[in-house]
Amino acid sequence: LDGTIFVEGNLFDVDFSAQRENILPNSARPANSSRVFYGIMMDAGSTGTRIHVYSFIQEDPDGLPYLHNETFHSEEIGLSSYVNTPEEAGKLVRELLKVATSAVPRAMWHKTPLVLRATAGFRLLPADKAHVLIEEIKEVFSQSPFLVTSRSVSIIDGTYEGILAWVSLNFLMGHLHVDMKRSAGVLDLGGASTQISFLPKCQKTVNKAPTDHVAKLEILNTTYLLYTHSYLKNGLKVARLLTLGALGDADPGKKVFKSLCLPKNYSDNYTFGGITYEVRGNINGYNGYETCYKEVLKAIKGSVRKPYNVHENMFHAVAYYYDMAKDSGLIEGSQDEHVEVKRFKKKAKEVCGDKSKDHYGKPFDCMDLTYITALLTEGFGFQDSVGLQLTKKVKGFESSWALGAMLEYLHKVRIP
Ligand SMILES: Nc1ncnc2c1ncn2[C@@H]1O[C@H](COP(=O)(O)OP(=O)(O)O)[C@@H](O)[C@H]1O
Ligand SMILES: [Ca+2]
Repeated sequence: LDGTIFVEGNLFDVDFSAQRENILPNSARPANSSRVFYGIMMDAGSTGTRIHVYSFIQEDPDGLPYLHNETFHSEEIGLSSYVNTPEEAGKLVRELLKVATSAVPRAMWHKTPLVLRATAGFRLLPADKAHVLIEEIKEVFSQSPFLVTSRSVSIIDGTYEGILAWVSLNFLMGHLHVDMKRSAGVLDLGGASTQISFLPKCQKTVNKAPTDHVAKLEILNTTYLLYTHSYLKNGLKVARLLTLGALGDADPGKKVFKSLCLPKNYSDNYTFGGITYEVRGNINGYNGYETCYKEVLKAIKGSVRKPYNVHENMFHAVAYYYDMAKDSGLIEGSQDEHVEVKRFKKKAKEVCGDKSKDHYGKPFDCMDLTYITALLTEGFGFQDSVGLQLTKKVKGFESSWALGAMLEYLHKVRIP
């Protein structure tokens, strides 16, 4: 048991050959390995940048470690919005690293891996601009006192992100340690992309899925086939642009984009990914749920696929599913509230039909709630009566792909 946290290989093995690389030379291995170790994962999301500092305990050298503690901090700006000012991105990363230097004991700094994974905000950037930002982050990382390798900073693909979210949730619920049959699926709605991941109850769900919607995952020497897919541009904030017909416009600065999902007299600028769009309500149209629903379908029809028999599986809905449900009063925000799909629809109808909402400073609520309703029903094929668990934290820990990403990274690191 030479200091690896996952002994005998393949205890936790995500089958993505592109991500494989041995990162640490054997010389970095410790003389005696400690049972408590730390890991730092930064989540460069499209609308926010977050740092998770984890401490794990390895009780059973043949099993998965236990998550002992998490220090979490979040800033509400995506690094990808610094597309034209990379030094600002560097500054934010440096700032967030202070959270890690105070959360990890100094003596452990040099053996604590520091990792950043970027998601859909970066995937949507032109490759050369994304590269400049990544290089800037690598530079800041190299000046930190933590353990940095050639694999420390990267953009992850959506499939990977979906699998890792599934791993995180089920790790936290204890299903990976014990009983995979009780595993839960994950619906993650980000700003720029959305993921669906679950271990299908029904073999036909796998058989009928396109091959790129099925991924192999090996945990404790058993291989599982996960149904997983990420839809780039179907995150809540980019779906707004699709609904407005604004995404990819060659000259967005010269146009006004209108929607029936917005209050009639609404007029403002909307900024996403470093681009500003002029956006208005449609003064001449009927704005209400039905017309809005037709508009949001532009973002869904022909792009989102219905898994076969999706309703047989239990799902936790995280990120914007949770935030929107909470902000609109659909849930109170206590843990693990069960909400039927039809309640999203009811809330969308209520908000879209409430003309006084024009003045409440949440002009996108009608569009967002209608989009979520359409994504769940028309997109993924959930029936109105299906219940989803709206989840932010599990046992006090953030339910984010970041934890799964840390576990996956640690698999290849020999813990000093
Ligand atoms: N640690 C976290 N735990 C739970 N939800 C999170 C966490 N970090 C971000 N979110 C949620 O993710 C959504 C934003 O998605 P974001 O990550 O910025 O975009 P994308 O995933 O498309 O890159 C918001 O609803 C935000 O509250
Ligand atoms: Ca995210």
